[in-house]
Amino acid sequence: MTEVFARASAAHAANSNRDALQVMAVKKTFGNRDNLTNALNGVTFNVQTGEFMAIMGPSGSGKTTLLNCISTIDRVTSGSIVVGGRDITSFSRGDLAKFRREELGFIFQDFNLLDTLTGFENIALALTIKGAPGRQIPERVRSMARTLGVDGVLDKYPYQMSGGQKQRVAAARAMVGDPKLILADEPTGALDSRASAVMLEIMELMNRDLGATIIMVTHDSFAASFTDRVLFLRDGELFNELRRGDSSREEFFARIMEVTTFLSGEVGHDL
Ligand SMILES: Nc1ncnc2c1ncn2[C@@H]1O[C@H](COP(=O)(O)OP(=O)(O)OP(=O)(O)O)[C@@H](O)[C@H]1O
Repeated sequence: MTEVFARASAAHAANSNRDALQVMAVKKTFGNRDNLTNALNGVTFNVQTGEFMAIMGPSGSGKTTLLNCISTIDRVTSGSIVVGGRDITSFSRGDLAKFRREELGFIFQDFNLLDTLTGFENIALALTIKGAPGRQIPERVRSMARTLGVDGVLDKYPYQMSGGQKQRVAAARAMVGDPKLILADEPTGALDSRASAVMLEIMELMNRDLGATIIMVTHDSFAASFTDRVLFLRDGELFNELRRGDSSREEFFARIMEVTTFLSGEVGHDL
């Protein structure tokens, strides 16, 4: 990306107030002088409130690093990341913990439900950690469970649930605190094709019906075709961006495949 384009994007990013997220000129370097890796090399983009976005790119292109910088697990080397109008790169340690607790939701590959807690308790935990008033918790948990169709398994433990029910309980846990941003790292990576389709339908529902803003890192063009927009990273830089627009999911899938096939050809293996 040229510097002029980067500056123009950064200016646009700074001006838009419908954005859930603004990533501006972010660089992330690992290692020391003798052994430097530029994992992110000046990445700029915005995500609008209510958008469902995928990040793709070859292995080592910086996808997880980008997600980790947004979730504040990693500190950026330079640049800024604005969530809900506040630059999270300048937060103190205490602010960061509060930010992660209150404004982010996470969807993990293996759901990360706690085996010793019931469905109800797993979902409620997200609200307890956030410090929600105790008397509100049961109704909020039940309401989110109804929306995701798992109100029938609230008394069950994870081992008593089907894979799809576990996915839905995990989605309810991510959504119940009403986060500004949901981050998902390879949410379908460990799933067979049927379970992947269920997971993607749940994420579509979270986005379309509940208004969640979702950023998903994926290697899977099929998964990416459920989103509104795909950003492609290569060597820590934005390489391409595809918007779904009015095209069908199938058409969008075909366009995504063109880019991933090109990138796979460059790196000599599948993304
Ligand atoms: N903690 C670290 N220390 C040193 N280098 C790191 C560290 N984390 C990531 N890197 C390097 O940064 C680059 C980007 O890594 P990252 O994990 O973000 O890639 P990715 O696109 O998510 O890859 P994959 O698709 O294989 O998960 C890689 O070259 C990686 O080796």
